[in-house]
Amino acid sequence: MLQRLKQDFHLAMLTLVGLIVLVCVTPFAIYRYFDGSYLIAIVDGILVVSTSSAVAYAWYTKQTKGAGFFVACLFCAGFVLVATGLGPAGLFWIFPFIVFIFFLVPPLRALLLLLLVLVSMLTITGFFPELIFADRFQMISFIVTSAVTSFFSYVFAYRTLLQRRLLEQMAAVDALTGAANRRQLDHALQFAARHLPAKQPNPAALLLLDLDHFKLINDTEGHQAGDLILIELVTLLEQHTRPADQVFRFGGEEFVVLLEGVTAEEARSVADKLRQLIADNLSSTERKVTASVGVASLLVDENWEQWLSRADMALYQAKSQGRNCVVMAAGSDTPAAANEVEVTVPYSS
Ligand SMILES: Nc1nc2c(ncn2[C@@H]2O[C@H](COP(=O)(O)OP(=O)(O)OP(=O)(O)O)[C@@H](O)[C@H]2O)c(=O)[nH]1
Repeated sequence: MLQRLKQDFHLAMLTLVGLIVLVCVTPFAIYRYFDGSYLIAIVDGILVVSTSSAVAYAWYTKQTKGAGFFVACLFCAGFVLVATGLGPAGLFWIFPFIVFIFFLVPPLRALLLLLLVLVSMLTITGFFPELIFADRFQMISFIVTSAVTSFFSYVFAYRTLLQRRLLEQMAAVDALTGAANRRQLDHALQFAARHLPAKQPNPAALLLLDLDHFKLINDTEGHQAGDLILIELVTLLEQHTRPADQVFRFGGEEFVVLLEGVTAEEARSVADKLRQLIADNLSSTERKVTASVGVASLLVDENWEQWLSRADMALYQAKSQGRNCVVMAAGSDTPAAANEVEVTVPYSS
């Protein structure tokens, strides 16, 4: 549970707002009921029950955005009703309400909802001049203070959104090559191993690709030359795979290409196409660059670590067999039967 709250910002915010509403609004609902303000008590009660239901819905379905928007709209309607029922005494609720809204929906949407609230209140005031505001001065003070609070909340929420997006990108992408990073790879392999076998007979294959004698380029031509090769390699891999295929930097000069819905034979053919493309197109100023590839199709009942480890063993064999070749991991030809026959397909350089 804590793990989900840590990973899902929207769910954490929605839960927080739900808890605050439960703890802060419930006593008011009870007080209003005994005070005889039945309309306000009902509005408060609806707010508590609906917010709690929306939080439960978000936990159950993982649809946090829809639930957040629902709660935000509910708050808007609730606030207008509270202000109408309580008059000037209810106006102070606008300030926590403004902050809540920015926690629940994206900044621009929150600003538009707040504008809608303000327009609704002014329209009601047009018809019933003393229902919400005591006098014109109070109305102007309310408009100015709530507009200033909304504006600064918007700026803060927008800045936070940009920073969160940047952090998410930094946590997911390799800074040098722009490929998805090791963290993303672990998630993608876990997901594939857990969910794809139930969906299709040939769930997925991974190609573990390692540049040959890469250290030589670094040592003789410098680290920058090596960096350029890595960047070009990722471009090449991304250009020559399907949009649905994913390219990850595993670490150093090792990369993974994850192919969904392919047979072992198709995976082997993609691996050899990529190996050939690298040999034909990638070079530093002094030497041609080649790569060795280990290929493993996901087997039934195999976890992602075992899958990756088979690809790693196949890559190790490709290196031992002279490099610039593709080796199929044990069992990869029979993903449904998990048979342990090893098939190796070396290519000469
Ligand atoms: N330029 C550059 N080099 C890197 C980066 N990450 C790892 N390396 C280098 O990659 C090299 C890997 O060397 P080795 O593990 O010996 O592998 P290799 O020379 O490719 O030899 P084989 O894999 O056995 O063919 C090391 O020199 C690392 O410094 C990087 O981001 N940029």
